[in-house]
Amino acid sequence: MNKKNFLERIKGQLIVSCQALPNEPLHGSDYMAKMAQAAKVGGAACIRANGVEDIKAIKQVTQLPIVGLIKQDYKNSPVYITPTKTEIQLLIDAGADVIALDATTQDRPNHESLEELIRYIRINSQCLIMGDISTFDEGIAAVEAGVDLVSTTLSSYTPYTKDRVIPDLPLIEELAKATTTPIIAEGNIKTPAEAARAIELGAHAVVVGTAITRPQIVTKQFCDEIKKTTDRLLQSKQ
Ligand SMILES: CC(=O)N[C@H](C=O)[C@@H](O)[C@H](O)[C@H](O)COP(=O)(O)O
Repeated sequence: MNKKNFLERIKGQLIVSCQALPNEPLHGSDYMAKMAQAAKVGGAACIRANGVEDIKAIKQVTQLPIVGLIKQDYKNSPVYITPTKTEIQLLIDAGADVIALDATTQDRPNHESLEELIRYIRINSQCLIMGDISTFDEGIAAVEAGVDLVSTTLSSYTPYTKDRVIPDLPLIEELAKATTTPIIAEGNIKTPAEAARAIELGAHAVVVGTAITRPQIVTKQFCDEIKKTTDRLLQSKQ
């Protein structure tokens, strides 16, 4: 996809992440395509999706641009978001418009470096590249390595960012001030107000997943909050 057109299309907009792994109740490309359709009706400008089947199904029903990734675990490697050329080639063949890949500085034992993966995408496709990072330095390094967009996806997930605030609005703000490469606010954004705040702090667009497309987690948040109150009420009566 043409970079200028894509960036204009998503500027100040919501990208909905529609993902359900095999252990989740809504796993399956039919469910994810329906989720994406609902997201489109609600105004989403783009969909982030995991895996060839989901990407193809979502593209067909929504015709929205797709940020594609493949979550793949490799032995002894902490990198699982599009870790190697194998997943990249599958995403190119599936028709992803943007390829999201881990751009952290974590070890990649026996895998290609980030620079090699970027070169491979440039040579073999027109896909744009979204670098998923967890720290400010990783964001700047990803820009220098040549990604088209930087996303804060992995803040609070890498071992060295476990204590970051969530959502990581300070990271979004710092990166947006430091670079002209578009910063995508992603990870643990739970409310419309947080999404709007991310835009105010300089994010080019916002990705929301769980709060929209993982109903089992949203349900649990309601249940937990209600339980806290019922427990408190019960105690005050004793
Ligand atoms: C850390 C990781 O593996 N994140 C994944 C990346 O694609 C997805 O599981 C998230 O749902 C996505 O980043 C959106 O974030 P949230 O669901 O918090 O709105």
